[in-house]
Amino acid sequence: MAQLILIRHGQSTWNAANRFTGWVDVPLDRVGRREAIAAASKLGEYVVDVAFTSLLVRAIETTAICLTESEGLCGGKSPVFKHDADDPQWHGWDKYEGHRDEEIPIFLAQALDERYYGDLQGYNKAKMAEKVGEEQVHRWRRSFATRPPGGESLEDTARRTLPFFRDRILTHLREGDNVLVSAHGNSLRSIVMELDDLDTEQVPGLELKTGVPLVYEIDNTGKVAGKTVLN
Ligand SMILES: O=C(O)[C@@H](CO)OP(=O)(O)O
Repeated sequence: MAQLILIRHGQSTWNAANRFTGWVDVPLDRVGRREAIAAASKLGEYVVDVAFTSLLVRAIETTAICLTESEGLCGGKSPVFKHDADDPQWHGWDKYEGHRDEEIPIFLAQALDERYYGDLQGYNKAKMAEKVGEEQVHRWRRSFATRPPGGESLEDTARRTLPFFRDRILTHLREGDNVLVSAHGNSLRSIVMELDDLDTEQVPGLELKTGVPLVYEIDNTGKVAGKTVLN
């Protein structure tokens, strides 16, 4: 049995300002950093072998805080962000002294980025609701198939998150590796929808809190055998 820890990043500056965020790359605020530190302490009894994060800084910060503030999460190993050495920007970065089996690799994946909010990005959610109505804003935010103007529906987001989840993350879990995944409200909702076997009627009711880890027990066939929410 392997453990899959999913964590939505801590509160960002735009969560606090109630603005549609999507791909806008805002950092955690002070509350968010505290939430990530609290999550790290709740994860003290867990040990991971590998981690995945989106490319957005709020998820990267949350990953770094969890892996460095938790007593045991790295099991004494050193967390290292694994940039793509084939990318000219990063060419040669991976030549350094030290044993790779003494590291927790952290893979950065665009597939885990937040759902793209298109033309809504930057707008205040409450002001938008005054303009177009609560129901419309709720449909844009929580329905499975409705696209916000110029953006991705949850269904579109799932088309990139789920293949990545099945190919890259589940493969580790089937082999018995414990995995940490730090990502976003909606990119994680698409993954939780699959893990919890939710249908399109149920998914609008699924809310993930910032900085609250979900721990899944995954068997060697890739099936979910248990779930704990570390509130
Ligand atoms: O603004 C966003 O990108 C997301 C996550 O914070 O918000 P919502 O809860 O509206 O999907």
